[in-house]
Amino acid sequence: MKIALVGYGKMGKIIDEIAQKRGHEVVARLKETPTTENLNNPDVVIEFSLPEAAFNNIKACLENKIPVICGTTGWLEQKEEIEKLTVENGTAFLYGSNFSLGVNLFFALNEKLAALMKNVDEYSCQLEEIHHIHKKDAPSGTAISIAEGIIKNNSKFDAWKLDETQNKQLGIFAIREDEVPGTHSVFYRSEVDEIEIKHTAFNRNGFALGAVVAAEWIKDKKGNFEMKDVLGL
Ligand SMILES: NC(=O)C1=CN([C@@H]2O[C@H](COP(=O)(O)OP(=O)(O)OC[C@H]3O[C@@H](n4cnc5c(N)ncnc54)[C@H](OP(=O)(O)O)[C@@H]3O)[C@@H](O)[C@H]2O)C=CC1
Ligand SMILES: O=C(O)C1=N[C@H](C(=O)O)C[C@H](O)C1
Repeated sequence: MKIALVGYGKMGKIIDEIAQKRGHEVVARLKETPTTENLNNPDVVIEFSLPEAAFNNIKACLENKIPVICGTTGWLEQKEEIEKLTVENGTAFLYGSNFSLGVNLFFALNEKLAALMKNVDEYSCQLEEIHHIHKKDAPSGTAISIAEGIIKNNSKFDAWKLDETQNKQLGIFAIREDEVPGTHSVFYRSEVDEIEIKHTAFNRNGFALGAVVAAEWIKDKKGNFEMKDVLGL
């Protein structure tokens, strides 16, 4: 199929390589707002740009009735507006904070553990994410998804807070270090022990492969979706 890449940085370049290896034609590699012309008539757009650029990028694609796979994080306050645009334009949209199979399995494990812990008062809970020094947003979109999974399944928590744990607010501690691709941990600590669940990305290949698989899946769909719809989780 024909894929247009919107955002051509660390992720865009790896997605380009994997998409071509899977037999797709990459028809655009954009570092600017997409238009009818520069998109070059793709079947699907894969968008990995910047928090401040994502909304306009996605909006332009949806208004051209082109399905979008979005991996850009740090823009979610505008997501509802995008989901309305998807329906108005009769096309498809899928946002994933993290497209790797491993993290999506981690999301499911995290929710089950959160539900188990809701009746156990001996343990406190906090999250930690570690990323490379170039990352523009904090906390990571993945960490926000993990926190939302805990809040949904454990009524001890009703919100998350960056770098601080307070009452019913779950603390997400963000660390920026070297070229770390992405490490996420959930800690449950008591006075006598600690339970940790952890996902460590060794490189960006898992993210990129997941995004291309999602693009293959969404091609003839209509509506708003999540990566768990693609993976059947
Ligand atoms: N969902 C997931 O699985 C993953 C999500 N991410 C997220 O993806 C995003 C991108 O990450 P990464 O590739 O590392 O970031 P980079 O900074 O490496 O790449 C961003 C790219 O966007 C380009 N850009 C800048 N402005 C615009 C614009 N207005 N329209 C289109 N493109 C533009 C940049 O161009 P220029 O170089 O000229 O600035 C650059 O090519 C981040 O939000 C990150 O959190 C990352 C990994 C996995
Ligand atoms: O910026 C990154 O690199 C990553 N960002 C995503 C996020 O914000 O969760 C996904 C992954 O952790 C890598």
